[in-house]
Amino acid sequence: MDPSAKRSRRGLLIVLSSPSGAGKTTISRMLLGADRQVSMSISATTRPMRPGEADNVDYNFVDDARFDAMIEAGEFVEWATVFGSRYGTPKAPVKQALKEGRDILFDIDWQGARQLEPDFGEHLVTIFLLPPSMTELERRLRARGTDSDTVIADRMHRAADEISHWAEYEYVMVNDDMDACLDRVRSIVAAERSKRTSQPGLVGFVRDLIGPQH
Ligand SMILES: Nc1ncnc2c1ncn2[C@@H]1O[C@H](COP(=O)(O)OP(=O)(O)OP(=O)(O)O)[C@@H](O)[C@H]1O
Ligand SMILES: Nc1nc2c(ncn2[C@@H]2O[C@H](COP(=O)(O)O)[C@@H](O)[C@H]2O)c(=O)[nH]1
Repeated sequence: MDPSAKRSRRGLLIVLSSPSGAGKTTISRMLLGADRQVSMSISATTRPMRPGEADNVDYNFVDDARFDAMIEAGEFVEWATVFGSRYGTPKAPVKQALKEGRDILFDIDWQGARQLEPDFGEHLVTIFLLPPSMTELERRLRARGTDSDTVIADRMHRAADEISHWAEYEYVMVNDDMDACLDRVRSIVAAERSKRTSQPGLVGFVRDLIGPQH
């Protein structure tokens, strides 16, 4: 048997959701820095670019006409309207990653997580981050310094509704400490990779190990 075959595995689609400002982007960046096996899904969005963001790095920033065309062409595995703008996950990188047995991280909302379930359920790992308190959530949105008072008020207004979907997720944690939160996310990813169902290559390896008669 090719020794690398035992390492071949099923790629994970790791979904991180939370109310706006609870820390998804922060934890995602930390995970990407710590785990080279994970790459980020870059969504398309019609929302305006924030200061400090870059096109095709944070998002693929598109106008409404282009977003419509992408829907029409079937380019998304899921899309949703969030805070009045549209966001969608491109299909091609997801298909490619799964073909190659690589993991992808998604910073998407509960609507997106729901849409991925029917087609990709066996690959999905869903994680919801809760803020320590609503006061702290608002403090983080303000401290980020990227959104106007109106945008922050709108996001706070919708936070309770976002949080109400927490029980649709497999894993839930309070992001009160970034490092502790990252550790927990990494533990989840490690455990998911160790699942027998995530390692189809082990079937042949074990057959070689103990013989086909067992
Ligand atoms: N555990 C934490 N303790 C203190 N501050 C935090 C923590 N996690 C994240 N932050 C800070 O909170 C702010 C919001 O975090 P971040 O942008 O990651 O949130 P988000 O969930 O991705 O929001 P959005 O959905 O709007 O993109 C940032 O300034 C970040 O540095
Ligand atoms: N269903 C999807 N939700 C997405 C996607 N990309 C981002 N998001 C979610 O939108 C809000 C707002 O994000 P922000 O960057 O404007 O603060 C947040 O909850 C993201 O998780 C997507 O492709 N699909």
